[in-house]
Amino acid sequence: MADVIDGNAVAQSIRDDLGDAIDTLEDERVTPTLATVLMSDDPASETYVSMKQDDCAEVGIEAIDVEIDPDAPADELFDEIDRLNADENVNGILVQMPVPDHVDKQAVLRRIDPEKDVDGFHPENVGRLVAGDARYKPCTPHGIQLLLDDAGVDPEGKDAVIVGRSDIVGKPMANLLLQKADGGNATVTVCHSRTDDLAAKTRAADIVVAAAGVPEMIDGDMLSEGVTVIDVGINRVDADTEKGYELVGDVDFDSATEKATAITPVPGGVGPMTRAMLLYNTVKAAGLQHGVDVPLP
Ligand SMILES: Nc1nc2c(c(=O)[nH]1)N[C@@H](CN(C=O)c1ccc(C(=O)N[C@@H](CCC(=O)O)C(=O)O)cc1)CN2
Repeated sequence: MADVIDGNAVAQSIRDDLGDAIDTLEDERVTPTLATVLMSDDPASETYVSMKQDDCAEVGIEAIDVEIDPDAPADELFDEIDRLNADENVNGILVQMPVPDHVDKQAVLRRIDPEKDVDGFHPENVGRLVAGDARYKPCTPHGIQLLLDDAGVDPEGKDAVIVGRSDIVGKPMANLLLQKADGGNATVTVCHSRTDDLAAKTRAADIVVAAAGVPEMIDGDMLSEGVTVIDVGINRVDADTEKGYELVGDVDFDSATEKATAITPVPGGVGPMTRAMLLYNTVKAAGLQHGVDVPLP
């Protein structure tokens, strides 16, 4: 039976540990400030943004909540980004993804000042990550590195298989696990919808990161004994509950726990870490922009 990695607990310890860094900034009269921009009426996106706002309040980060009608012209979003870029009080800007289809996502990412891009999605920050000189590690993969560390799993020399090649998770995760640095040095395979015989790849893995967005697509038959399973999927499936749905991951938890040594649950695994690392990047951004050497956890 697998150990269940408690993402809520690790995320809480990161929020607690950010206190010293935030105090150091406050001593210099800097209140770290994050602007979240939501251009969507997707209920999941609304939930994530509201949780991010609550997290900011908990640790003492000022949160600015910008909402744009999803039917508004793209220029409304670009104008808002320009305004936030120019606002010296704003240290971090996060545009919640996905944006509506009529908005060019790449243009949005390029528009954000790379020094305020606390998602780490601007091409300049992606380039720095690939070069091994990350300014802001993207939140989900960074959080996964810390979960692996907390579980005592060192990727060095291990075979890591990532299922999903998204810009938010799959691609940056592959880079971080590959890098010649702590939390890296793995041999990495990135699988996707065109991969032949996915099960053969996942069975050969010591670490599986499931980030395909397909409910319970990876089950115990696709895993080897002793594997570490990181489930990034957060899928709302219809269920007879108060909310009318339940959250399930990309991994079939019950059968996977029979094989894994350690596994993240959904909810309460990777999701809280995504939010915690956003706070981390915002505090880091405030320090960099004000020349304050902050003691990051
Ligand atoms: N600009 C960005 N957009 C998106 C990102 C991102 O990193 N930056 N990632 C994903 C989703 N995401 C962040 O916004 C996210 C997903 C899940 C959670 C979370 O805390 N999940 C909870 C359950 C929440 C619930 O009840 O629904 C959990 O897993 O325990 C936070 C953030 C897409 N967009």
